[in-house]
Amino acid sequence: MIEFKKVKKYYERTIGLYEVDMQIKKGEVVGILGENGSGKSTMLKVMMGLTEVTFGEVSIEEKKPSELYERMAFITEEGSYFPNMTIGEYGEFLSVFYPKFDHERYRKLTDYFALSKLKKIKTFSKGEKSKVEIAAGFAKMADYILMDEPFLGKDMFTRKDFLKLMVSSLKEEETILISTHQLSEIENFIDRAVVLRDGTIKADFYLDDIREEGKSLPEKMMEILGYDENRYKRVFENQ
Ligand SMILES: Nc1ncnc2c1ncn2[C@@H]1O[C@H](COP(=O)(O)OP(=O)(O)OP(=O)(O)O)[C@@H](O)[C@H]1O
Repeated sequence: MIEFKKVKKYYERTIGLYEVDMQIKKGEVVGILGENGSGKSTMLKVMMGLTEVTFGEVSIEEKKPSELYERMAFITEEGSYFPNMTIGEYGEFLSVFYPKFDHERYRKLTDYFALSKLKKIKTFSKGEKSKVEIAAGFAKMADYILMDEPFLGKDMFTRKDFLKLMVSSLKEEETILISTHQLSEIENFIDRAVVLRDGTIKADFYLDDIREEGKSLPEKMMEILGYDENRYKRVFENQ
């Protein structure tokens, strides 16, 4: 289980997270949703132990996130690959740090994404680099897979392929957290949605429950967050 207890994260005077209490059970697939700047990336980074919390506590299986790093994978646009390596060299490198690293799976995934074996990662396009991250993330055979905007900058076919890949290659034991703005795309993939606003949890619900209410995820998000149609007018037309 992942547990947040009264977590606050400040970046100097900016609030990243504020009083977050949350529990995520093993095997859950959770969408971390919310507008720009609402705290989604901060939540994932804190969970990975990549940044310290200011107050409160984050634990995974009652341990500090940093103690479980080899059982966790973080797939992010920022990338953690080494630019001067080829994908083969990167796979070798990762297998030293991740004991369960599955070379066969990595090869299949990089083939699936048609990534060059010869080129250095630094020469790949943005989308290709992010495919390297996905292949590496899924080959780590991690129990906790955290993805920060995995659809960003990907073409329509890649987004479809990526979803298929997630659905088909996961064992259902993994706990998955995925931050995204692509609501329709993940609607049928996630079990639960945690919606952030200004660093706090504004809503936390199961998708089965909203289906029972006859609502789609975008509709539910609109209801939770609202959309101020007059904001544009207020800012630009009343000057
Ligand atoms: N390194 C940092 N230094 C200062 N402020 C930061 C830093 N990282 C994030 N913040 C601030 O913390 C708040 C939450 O940012 P975060 O990146 O977690 O949001 P997000 O929900 O992932 O946004 P987006 O959808 O735009 O990616 C924002 O106000 C942001 O400006």
